[in-house]
Amino acid sequence: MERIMDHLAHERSKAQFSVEEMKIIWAGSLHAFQVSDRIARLVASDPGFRKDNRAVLSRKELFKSALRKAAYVWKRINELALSEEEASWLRFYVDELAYAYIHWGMFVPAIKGSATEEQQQKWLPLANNMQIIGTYAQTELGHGSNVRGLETTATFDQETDEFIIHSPTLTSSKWWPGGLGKVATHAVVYARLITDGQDYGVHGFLVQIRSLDDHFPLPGVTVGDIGMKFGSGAFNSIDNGFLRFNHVRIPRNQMLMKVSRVTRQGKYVESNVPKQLLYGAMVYVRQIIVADASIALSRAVCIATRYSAVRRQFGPPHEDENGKGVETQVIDYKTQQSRLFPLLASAYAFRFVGEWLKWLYTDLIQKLEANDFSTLPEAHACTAGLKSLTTSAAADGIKECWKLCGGHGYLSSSGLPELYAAFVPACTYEGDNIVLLLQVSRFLMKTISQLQTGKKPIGTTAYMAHVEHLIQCRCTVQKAEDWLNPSVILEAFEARAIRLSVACAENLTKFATPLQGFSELSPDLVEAAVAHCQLIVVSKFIEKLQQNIEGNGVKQQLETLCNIYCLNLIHKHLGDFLSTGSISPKQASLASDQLRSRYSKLRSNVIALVDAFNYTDHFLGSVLGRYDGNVYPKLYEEAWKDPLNDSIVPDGYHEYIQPLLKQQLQNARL
Ligand SMILES: CC/C=C\C/C=C\C/C=C\C/C=C\C/C=C\C/C=C\CCC(=O)SCCNC(=O)CCNC(=O)[C@H](O)C(C)(C)COP(=O)(O)OP(=O)(O)OC[C@H]1O[C@@H](n2cnc3c(N)ncnc32)[C@H](O)[C@@H]1OP(=O)(O)O
Ligand SMILES: Cc1cc2nc3c(=O)[nH]c(=O)nc-3n(C[C@H](O)[C@H](O)[C@H](O)COP(=O)(O)OP(=O)(O)OC[C@H]3O[C@@H](n4cnc5c(N)ncnc54)[C@H](O)[C@@H]3O)c2cc1C
Repeated sequence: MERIMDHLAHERSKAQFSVEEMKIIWAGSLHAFQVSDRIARLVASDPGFRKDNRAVLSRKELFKSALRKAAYVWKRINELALSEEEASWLRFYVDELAYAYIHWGMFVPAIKGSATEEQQQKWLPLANNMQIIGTYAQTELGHGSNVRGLETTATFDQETDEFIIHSPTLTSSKWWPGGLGKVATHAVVYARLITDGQDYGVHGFLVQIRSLDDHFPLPGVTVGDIGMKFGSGAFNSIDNGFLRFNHVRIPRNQMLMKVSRVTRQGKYVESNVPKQLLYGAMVYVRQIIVADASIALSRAVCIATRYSAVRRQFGPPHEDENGKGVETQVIDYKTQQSRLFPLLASAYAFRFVGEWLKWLYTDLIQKLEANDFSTLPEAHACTAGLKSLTTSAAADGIKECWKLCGGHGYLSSSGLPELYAAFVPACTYEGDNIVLLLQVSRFLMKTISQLQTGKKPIGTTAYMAHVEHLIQCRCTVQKAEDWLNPSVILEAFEARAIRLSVACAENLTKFATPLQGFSELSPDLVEAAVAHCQLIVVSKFIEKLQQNIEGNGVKQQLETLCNIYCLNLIHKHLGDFLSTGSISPKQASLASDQLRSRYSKLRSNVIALVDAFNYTDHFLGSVLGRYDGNVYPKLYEEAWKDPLNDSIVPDGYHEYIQPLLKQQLQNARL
């Protein structure tokens, strides 16, 4: 036991940089680090937030436990008079999916984004004080991605000055909204607005669905839970629900009227605000999900890295620091490094691109407030594309981390199966990842077509202004070290991205209609969108390194991580880089050489690099990822805690095992 604990201490002593300074870089600022650290410890030390029994709870127990925690969170927020920032950290570290995620994450933002000032003054205080609990009811049984295809209707009745909300078909039943099944009292419902016999398309409406007195559904409302979801624990603590309306009436002023409104006379009036602002809550949540992807991936990487340093398999026997013969740490296998270190680099890359995206979103909101809508298309493309890229990579990465831990990774107590089950739906919710990439490609094709009109591309598409150069430039790498030059890397990624996009744009012209072209070429368009989004991540990582980064050795580690992130992408997408002529086969081989050498450079720092995430053992929820590395005794201890080990002879023995054994024995004797 002693020796295992020593392993991680020895690993930590090898670090070539200041972990404390890296913690601040990871958190984003000294202030963010201090607040999150304080709240993480507060949660970890409070038995009310225990979560180590989730895997063995039944659905009903799990759901009730999530309700209890959500109520306790609210109590602690008020008792401690936490600020909004502290309260968010508290919800985050409690790490239990419940209705509060949708209430704070979607219901409140939808009201802020789509309601008029007057409507906000009425509804926000109620929501902020939890006098009402809200959900975001957009998706239906028949349509999720195709929002324009939603079927729920909101028909204006001029006589009573009300909207009649109705579910005309089974497929129009709302399906999936979190917190809807058993908890929410109110919902922002997306429905087709019909007035004067005309259908004006999908709009948002604030609808009360349950009584605030006895919690029963209001007349005309049918509501329930949609059933168990993938994995034990994970999303089963939350009541994703269904909802049907039978001519439910709401006052006219409960239509969210920032984008457009209906007058007392039933006239539909558009404002000067673009209709896409109706989708504003989705843009908001997509940028949060990018930050969430870096957190989910970094959790998995932290577990897999620490365990890989503890775990030993095969020889040649090495001598440990006490001169004893020991097997090889699995982290020293090059195959383990080539699977794990790019994931560590990706966690950092996603962290920084998430930070930038938050800035982009804040900037968008400031502009929108000043009636400047010019950056909305880019913000939509960036949030959609980066949400897609980072969640797909993080979900795959978590699964890889589980395999990197061998058999023990499959144990619930490793924390990895539940982390995977809880994160993988991020590839679907808030927009299916492929559908979102197609939105990015649409934006890219539009940008390319506008180049011919002389319109200057801005922001993340600014590189397209250099299309002539990027289409014909040749990569200058001659030796492996040349791949450490950020401008060489950047140009290779820009060349690959623009060449894929331009090829799509050219091929699109060969079809009878753009619609036909988009449909036939959609796999190529998705690849072009991925290349563009990877370029954004690469360029934001490089930009981060150009900032003033303090702390002993911190910048050097980040440079190595950045190199690994970029070179591994080249390695994985070699087909793209070679087929577009962005690099040559010889340069690809030099990139692989350089990548291998970066792994060796990073090796002694990896434990410290995952320590810099500053995750408590409570938050990690993993025996394999424990800070002290004391894995085996704790695994043994956890095994004993399983309910099956409550009795020596299992339930069912007398009914099913004993008679069987007896019968077989008798048969044998006959
Ligand atoms: C402490 C806790 C607090 C908070 C936590 C908050 C959140 C959770 C964060 C982390 C996760 C942790 C736990 C998760 C828990 C729960 C899950 C959370 C949320 C899930 C909720 C949902 O899933 S809600 C439902 C989401 N649904 C979708 O995303 C549907 C996807 N489909 C669409 O978006 C659209 O239909 C479409 C874009 C695919 C197509 O739309 P449409 O046909 O109308 O459009 P067009 O293609 O014709 O485009 C018209 C033009 O509009 C542009 N456009 C489209 N969308 C937008 C937009 N959003 N913004 C701006 N512009 C947009 C489009 O590009 C077109 O432009 P053109 O110039 O080309 O004409
Ligand atoms: C855990 C979870 C929580 C959720 N929470 C909420 C919530 O709170 N509120 C809410 O309103 N919704 C919620 N949703 C619903 C979610 O937003 C939708 O599931 C999501 O938008 C995808 O839509 P869909 O299910 O209709 O998939 P579909 O669109 O049916 O996708 C099925 C397949 O078709 C493909 N496809 C679809 N359209 C195209 C296209 N145009 N081109 C190419 N391929 C296409 C997709 O790539 C996918 O492979 C939640 C979903 C989950 C899983």
